Amino acid sequence: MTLDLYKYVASVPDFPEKGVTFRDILPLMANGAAFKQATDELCDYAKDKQVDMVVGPEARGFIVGCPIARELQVGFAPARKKGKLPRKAVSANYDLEYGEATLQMEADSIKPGQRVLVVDDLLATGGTISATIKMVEEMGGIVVGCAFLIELKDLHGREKIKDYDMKALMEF
Ligand SMILES: O=P(O)(O)OC[C@H]1O[C@H](OP(=O)(O)OP(=O)(O)O)[C@H](O)[C@@H]1O
Ligand SMILES: Nc1ncnc2[nH]cnc12
Repeated sequence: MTLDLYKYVASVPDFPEKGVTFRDILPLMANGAAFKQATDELCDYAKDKQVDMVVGPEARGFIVGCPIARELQVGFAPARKKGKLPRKAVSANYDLEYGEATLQMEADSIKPGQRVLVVDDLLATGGTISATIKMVEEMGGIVVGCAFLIELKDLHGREKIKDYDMKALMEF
């Protein structure tokens, strides 16, 4: 049976003072069948891309990226919020829908020439995914696709990654 994934994504107007509608994957993750279906659908998208590594940004990108890496039987490299990685790291600054931040990856977490699938729960302004892509490419990785559960169309994040193949399961 195919589930309607939209019905699991609650719309909570969490930051009305900033005009932001918060789209949360928690209700989807809380349902085992829906979470499996969502990650399976993103694996289907990736399965012919000869992916070597999955990369996801902290924190919700870990939740979505790890089951995909496991299913594809490849490794997962995290893009962490600044200050968490003791070893040599690459960094990228970015603007968020509500703030700014820095992401870091271990400098040898992607090997030159590796084919990388970048995964996150949600594409909003595209700042997070662009910063993640920048680090992957700095290490010599080849971004073969970007996979999301949710795309917030009004924020035009897609334009920031127009040079890359992408898939979002749900649009709002
Ligand atoms: O396209 P953007 O405008 O960059 O926004 C999307 C990002 O924002 C959220 O993460 P957040 O920074 O809130 O961190 P979290 O995953 O730790 O909650 C979300 O999980 C995406 O990573
Ligand atoms: N509108 C939004 N809802 C959920 N997560 C987000 N991250 C950035 N913008 C967001």
